[in-house]
Amino acid sequence: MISLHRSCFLNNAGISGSSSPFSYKLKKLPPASVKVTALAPNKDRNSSVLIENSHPLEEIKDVTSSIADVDPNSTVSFEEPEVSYDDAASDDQLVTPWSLSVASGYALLRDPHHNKGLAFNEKERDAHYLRGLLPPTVISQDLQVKKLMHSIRKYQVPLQKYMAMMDLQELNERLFYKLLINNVEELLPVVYTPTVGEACQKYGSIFRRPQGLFISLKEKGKIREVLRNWPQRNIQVIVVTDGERILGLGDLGCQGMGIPIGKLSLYTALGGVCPSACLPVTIDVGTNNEKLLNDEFYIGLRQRRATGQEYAELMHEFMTAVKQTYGEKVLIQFEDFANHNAFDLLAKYSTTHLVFNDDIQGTASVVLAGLVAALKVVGGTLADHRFLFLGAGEAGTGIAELIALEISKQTNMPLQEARKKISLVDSKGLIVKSRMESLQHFKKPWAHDHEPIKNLVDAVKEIKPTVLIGTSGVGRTFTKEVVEAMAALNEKPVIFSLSNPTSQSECTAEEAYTWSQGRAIFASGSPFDPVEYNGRVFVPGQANNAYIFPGLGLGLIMSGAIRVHDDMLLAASEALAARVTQENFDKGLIYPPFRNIRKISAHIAANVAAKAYELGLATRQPQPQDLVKYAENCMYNPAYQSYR
Ligand SMILES: O=C([O-])CC(=O)C(=O)O
Ligand SMILES: [Mg+2]
Repeated sequence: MISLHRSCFLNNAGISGSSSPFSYKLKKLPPASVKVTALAPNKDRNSSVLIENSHPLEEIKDVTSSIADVDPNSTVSFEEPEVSYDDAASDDQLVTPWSLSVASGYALLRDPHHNKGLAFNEKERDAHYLRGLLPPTVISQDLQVKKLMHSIRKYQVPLQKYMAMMDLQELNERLFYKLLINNVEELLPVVYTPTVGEACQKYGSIFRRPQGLFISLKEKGKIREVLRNWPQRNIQVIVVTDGERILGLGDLGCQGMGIPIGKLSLYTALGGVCPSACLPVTIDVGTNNEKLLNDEFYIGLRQRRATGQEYAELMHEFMTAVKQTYGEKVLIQFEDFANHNAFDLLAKYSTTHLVFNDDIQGTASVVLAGLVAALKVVGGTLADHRFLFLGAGEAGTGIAELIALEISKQTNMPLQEARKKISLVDSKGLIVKSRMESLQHFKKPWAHDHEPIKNLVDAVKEIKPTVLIGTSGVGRTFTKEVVEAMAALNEKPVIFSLSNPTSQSECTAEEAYTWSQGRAIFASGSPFDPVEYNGRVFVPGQANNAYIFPGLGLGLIMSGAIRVHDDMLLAASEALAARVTQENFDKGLIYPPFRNIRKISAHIAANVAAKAYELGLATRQPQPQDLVKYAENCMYNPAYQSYR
């Protein structure tokens, strides 16, 4: 028996006389009809009289879709009978008949989607069998937030804060999001970089309850069934990793799961995508991390990574199953794949699926926004600047390409010419024509005519960049000498140190400001505290893709987009740069503060959706008139719902 639990509230779904939560059962009748039984626990727990009827399958589908329409935040559960997947001819047979059930009483307090803890009011406690299961006091959600922030702040160790947040997510989802949204600047570093990096490294030892969907080589040939095991069916966004390049920390195998979970919690908190529509996935094809392979607490497959055809087949089965199960409008965000797979997967699936690689495209979009904003401080147009990168992987080449694209659009310069304004240094030195033969394909466009240069300092001195960007994944590579060379060349050197987490940052904020005598325009991937230098306080920007992907995703979802186009990344970038106010500039900021992120995301979503309509890639018709307002209205609100 496969049982998928999706709880829901049917009170607005056209079924009269009931109050929610209650349980709702559909039993199979021969042939194409089902028996519906509804239990109303607020009357008599054992009665099953509200609805008892035979419905054609079609009608049942209507009932369930109207539930989803009425309450997109609802979680509805289906229970399938013993249907063999092989026997089933069509998808319809696979998903029907269902049983929908909602927890009440003790189980309600343990259902994270509906639990409110002490915030259940007197009437709800009566109606839902909660009397005696809670202490007498009733408190507001705001007071719960206050109390939890108080206790989270007491933890000295960031990982303890992370674990407290994960426990809360599992206990009371709405409270988790309320906490995160109301305290975004304080809690972002807890649920996201840098702490999520440490959490992934120690995932096996801190593992308590599984979150997300694990798809390993053991599930080959059964991925559609695995997707069916997930309790939600109305999935709009999937973040998937294979754990091979988690942040700048390398191969963490199955323990990379912390990343899709973290990213998706930002989809909800920052971009307002409904949590029940988000699915975190880790594809486990093994790991080449010896330490993990020998770690008795490791949670993944204990084998070295599958590659080549075996890898490609598993990924293809996954991509196909996702489209078959959730349709073509589900957004699949690739996250933290190694370079050798990331580019290929994006190229392979971008013409058939709605896919987006956050490390290549999201990072590019956020950095371009920061550069456009920085130009207001340093002057000139993008085409007037020279860019040097340390690191020529996903982020480096992704950012470089988007900058070149924007320069080419702004000046009508051919893309090839625009690329010449950008140079990249990798672990072997400057990328130049004479290295062409041995270069990976994604580096080839950046092989310019130039003498080889072995190290970064010499490259800075020779190329004389105005902008230096670190995407190397290697910490402390912007040495004093490098920063001083940038400061000697430029009145206001732009220095972005993007590798994550903090330990991998190419330099710290303090180093950038100190070594440039306070002249650097600095941003980093992971957050740094403000720095005081010569009596002035400098607030570093956080050039993290978290500014972009939640809003971009919302824009794609709300327009019903079927493909991601580079122009949407430019549109997202433009919207973000436009949210930097004069007041922000006056404080030296080139990114707006994260505390305004939901507003920012709404503007990004609107710009992206507008572009989707313009390009004919949007399927939601008609186009809403005011896209910003529409985006705001679409956003998930974590305030508790009344159950009466
Ligand atoms: O997760 C982050 O903070 C940014 C990112 O995508 C990465 O570093 O891979
Ligand atoms: Mg990433």
